[in-house]
Amino acid sequence: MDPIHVGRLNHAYGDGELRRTVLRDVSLTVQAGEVVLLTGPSGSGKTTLLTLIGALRGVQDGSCQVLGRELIGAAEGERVALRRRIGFIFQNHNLLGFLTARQNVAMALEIDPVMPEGERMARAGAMLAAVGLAGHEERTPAHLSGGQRQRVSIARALVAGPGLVLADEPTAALDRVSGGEVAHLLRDMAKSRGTPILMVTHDPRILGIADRVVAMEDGRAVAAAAP
Ligand SMILES: Nc1ncnc2c1ncn2[C@@H]1O[C@H](COP(=O)(O)OP(=O)(O)OP(=O)(O)O)[C@@H](O)[C@H]1O
Repeated sequence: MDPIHVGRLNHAYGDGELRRTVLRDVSLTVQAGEVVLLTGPSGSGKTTLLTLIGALRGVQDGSCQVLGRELIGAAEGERVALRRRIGFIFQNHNLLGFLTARQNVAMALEIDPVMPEGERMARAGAMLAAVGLAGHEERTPAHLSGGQRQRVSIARALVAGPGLVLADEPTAALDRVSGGEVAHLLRDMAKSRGTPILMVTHDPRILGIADRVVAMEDGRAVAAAAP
């Protein structure tokens, strides 16, 4: 079973005269271990597609199968359960400012009610070392650079062993060098674990990390090309 299998998906915002279709007949498959980038102009529907696949928004029409679950008609409880199996990475990192890097990463392990606190902290520390942040575990986000904060986000997204990583413009706020480093790190970490990635990006500098690039235009997935 492919981790993502989207078939003839349509999506609209608003009602009546304000109704606006933003996804039209989108089909997309992401296979096990694949890194797929989603590109396209602003407003073409990339983030909407990512939030539907991430079970952050209800599916209206078509089929959206993620990690073996069909999301059309899924109850909120099922969507919550699915979200726990997905690692999310966002442009602005979404780390909690009053927690240390270690605590931010360890939070992603709270979904396991029987894991002792000490083990959560130890696993978070090991994951931070794996993303090159050994020695920075006790810093809060304000005391890390933008690239380091995104490394913490990567550690947080991967620490619980998700079946899938969804990333929305993870390098947009970074300069060229740290953006490239973060993109390659994410690819390498996911590849070594066999975790598929679907990443929305405007950043032409990181297209090289993709196994496949899907372009969106006006709500349609118009092309699938090798980078
Ligand atoms: N919650 C919402 N309510 C109404 N319209 C929305 C909502 N979210 C997005 N839209 C509209 O849907 C269209 C697609 O938005 P979406 O964010 O999916 O595009 P995008 O390709 O990710 O754009 P960007 O690259 O600028 O983030 C846009 O025209 C946007 O204004």
